[in-house]
Amino acid sequence: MTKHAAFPSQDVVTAVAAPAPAGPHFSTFAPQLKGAAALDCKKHARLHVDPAATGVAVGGSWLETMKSSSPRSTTADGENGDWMVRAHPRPGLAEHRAVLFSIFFSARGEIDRWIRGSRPAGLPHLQEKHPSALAQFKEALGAAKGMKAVVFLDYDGTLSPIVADPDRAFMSDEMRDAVRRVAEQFPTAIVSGRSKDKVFEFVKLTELYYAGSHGMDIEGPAKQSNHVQANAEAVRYQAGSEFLPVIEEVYHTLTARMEPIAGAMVENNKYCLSVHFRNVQEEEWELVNEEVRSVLKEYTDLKLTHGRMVLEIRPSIKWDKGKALEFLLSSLGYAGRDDVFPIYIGDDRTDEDAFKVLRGMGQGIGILVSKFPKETAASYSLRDPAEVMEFLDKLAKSKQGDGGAATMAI
Ligand SMILES: O=P(O)(O)OC[C@H]1O[C@H](O[C@H]2O[C@H](CO)[C@@H](O)[C@H](O)[C@H]2O)[C@H](O)[C@@H](O)[C@@H]1O
Repeated sequence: MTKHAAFPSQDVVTAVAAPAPAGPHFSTFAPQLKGAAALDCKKHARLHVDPAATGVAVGGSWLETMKSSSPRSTTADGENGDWMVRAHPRPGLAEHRAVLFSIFFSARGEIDRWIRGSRPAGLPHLQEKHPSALAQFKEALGAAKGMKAVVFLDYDGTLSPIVADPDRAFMSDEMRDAVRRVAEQFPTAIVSGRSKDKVFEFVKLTELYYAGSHGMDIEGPAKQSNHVQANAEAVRYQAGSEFLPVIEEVYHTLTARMEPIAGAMVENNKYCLSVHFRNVQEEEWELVNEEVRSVLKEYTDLKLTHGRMVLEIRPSIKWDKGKALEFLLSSLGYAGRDDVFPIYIGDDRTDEDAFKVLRGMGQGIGILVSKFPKETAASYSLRDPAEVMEFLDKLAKSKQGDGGAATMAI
């Protein structure tokens, strides 16, 4: 195996190069190639790589995966524009291959459905439409009428635009007001890869639940609200606290290893770490990967996933944003009830765990924030944080009755 093969070489292919049409966003999705490439067993034994979270592996190289994971830069005003265009100014072999895969499999899906009148086996949700949750607001929330809504919001790329400096990913006051208005109507949680305290510093709303470190550190709400009784204790849960010392240790080691690489940065998210390479020269991405892997070789109970221009290191425990969603629903007394309608909005691969939980429940909706087609378990889409804000504004106006019933009136 070459030194590029740090990630499973091609577990999933994503249509990275097909631009989203205006209006309803996603029409067809690229396929999941089950078993197309097995993990290198030796390496897998040493370092857990979560295929579900690694996502875009076009063409088999982790480097290509990294290249297609997110925009590198932002526009002057800090808002991420059409990052599809910036991420792929000149399509290379991998991008062409992705387009061909996309065309081939979408054609295959159409033919298959035409012949059999059904969705191709093994390709769940990939051929479905993922319309705009704004354009189809009534359809999206029609099933929620009379049900109790609960709102889950990712932070980076959902409430705040993607920016070059992770410490400056501020949300606007308008967005904060929109979230506040939603939280007045429905129980609302922020579910983020950031540490709970860090994401709270950005959001600053005490009436919310916070699930930081990819859901491993949950707390809230600090302030009484329509949905929390005066005498109710705040929810608190930590998954994987036994890993805190090891995470701290790896943080220091990685910080030292990244020091000579211009632009590399390690963010301590308490229960997990983020190694950012957005500001690293592309020629040095491989070095970032090698350094991270060489450190993690010593830590068999940590796993490596990746997000938008970031490598993420977390404990190998079965806890993720989906588990956090289930935990919070249960804390609200909503577990197993069929009159509950969770709404989860997120832009990242880690949000897919929550989208999958909603699919499994058969209740609520997952909304992917993205300007271009991606393989996703979400059912609807929004293009960017500006659209998220518009959606939240509409959502806040859709409550029926009062007294904490928080049912929808679509
Ligand atoms: O779950 P999230 O709230 O979406 O957090 C995921 C990661 O978000 C942050 O990184 C991303 O946003 C940065 C600021 O826009 C950007 O510079 C970076 O390239 C993105 O990956 C955060 O810094 C990470 O720790 C989170 O894991």
